[in-house]
Amino acid sequence: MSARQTVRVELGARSYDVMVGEGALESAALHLAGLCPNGRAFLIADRIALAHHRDRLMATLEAAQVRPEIIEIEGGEGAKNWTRLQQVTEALLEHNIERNEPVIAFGGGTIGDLAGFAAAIVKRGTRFIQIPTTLLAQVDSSVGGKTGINTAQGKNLAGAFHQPALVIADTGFLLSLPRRELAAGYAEIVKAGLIGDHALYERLEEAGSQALSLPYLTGFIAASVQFKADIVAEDEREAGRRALLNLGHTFGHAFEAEAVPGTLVHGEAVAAGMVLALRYSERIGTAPEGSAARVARHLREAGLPTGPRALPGGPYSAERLVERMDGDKKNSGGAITLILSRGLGEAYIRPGADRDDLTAFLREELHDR
Ligand SMILES: O=C(O)C(=O)C[C@@H](O)[C@H](O)[C@H](O)COP(=O)(O)O
Repeated sequence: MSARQTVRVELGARSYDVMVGEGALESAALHLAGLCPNGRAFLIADRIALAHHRDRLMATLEAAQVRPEIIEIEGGEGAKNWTRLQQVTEALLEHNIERNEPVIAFGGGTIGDLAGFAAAIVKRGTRFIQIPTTLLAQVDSSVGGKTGINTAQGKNLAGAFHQPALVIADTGFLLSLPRRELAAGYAEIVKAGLIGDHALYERLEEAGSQALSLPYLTGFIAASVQFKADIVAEDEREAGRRALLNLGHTFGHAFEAEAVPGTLVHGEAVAAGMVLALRYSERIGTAPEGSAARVARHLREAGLPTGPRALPGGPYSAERLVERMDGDKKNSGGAITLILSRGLGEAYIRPGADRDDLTAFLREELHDR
């Protein structure tokens, strides 16, 4: 397990590197210099992450001879709204950003989603760099170019595909993360194993609670990023296979949309969503009995909630959750599309879910167990 690894996302002329490991930030200075031809960059930074890591970040930008214009914002789902998008976009325009000058997202997934969306629309697209500081952002949201904000109707319902030119996933940033944030990010690593990498899933189980320690994490982050990079290279705009990366998200996004604001974090919703997807797969006979219980055990070991009744932000109603799922981006022909499982390491796309059965299932999961 090496300390630093680089994963390449192959997208022809828009290919880019994801640099993973401790010290990735410092080692990216030359690369950053090349992406800032005017010696200027626009740093959209999470206030707390910046307070923790300002010295390191500024030293690297200085080494790259890049002068940052800093736009500080509060991270969290509350950042992903129209008002913040307008503020950030107008701030970039007030600085008269040019298209080859990068917007740099520094923070968790919500900052990356917001900053990436602003970069996608300002002057119809400027260069974009991700420096994710949370596990969830390093392992998942900073890679693949999905950007966006939430709307009153639900999660991520306005956005654009806008690939970064570089992702710097420095695992040193993870040392300052609260345990809850770390666990939330871990859910997305488990997701990669469950979708299509059985060997990775088994390694995670073997590592047990050690999986969240830094020496293990670097390898697991790189493995999940590689898994995602291969899917994105094959299906950048989610015309098919990329939808598998949504395992746990159809349920998870519905919980997030219904939760009391500020109480539920994305990775927790995804963890519970994955267990539900497995349980539903067992119910309709595609996944072997016991799959959901096995995954729930592992997720619990990492400190994640796995049942909808234990999920913060409730109580939840089956009918309201299904209404939220009606608005999911994967749906077609007016029917809900789910990402389900044939067993650990084999997810599949199931269009046309039976709405009544889904409601009955959720009612049972929420009340009767
Ligand atoms: O990159 C993808 O594709 C994913 O679906 C990864 C998800 O883990 C991520 O949360 C993504 O932002 C969700 O996308 P959405 O299309 O369901 O909004």
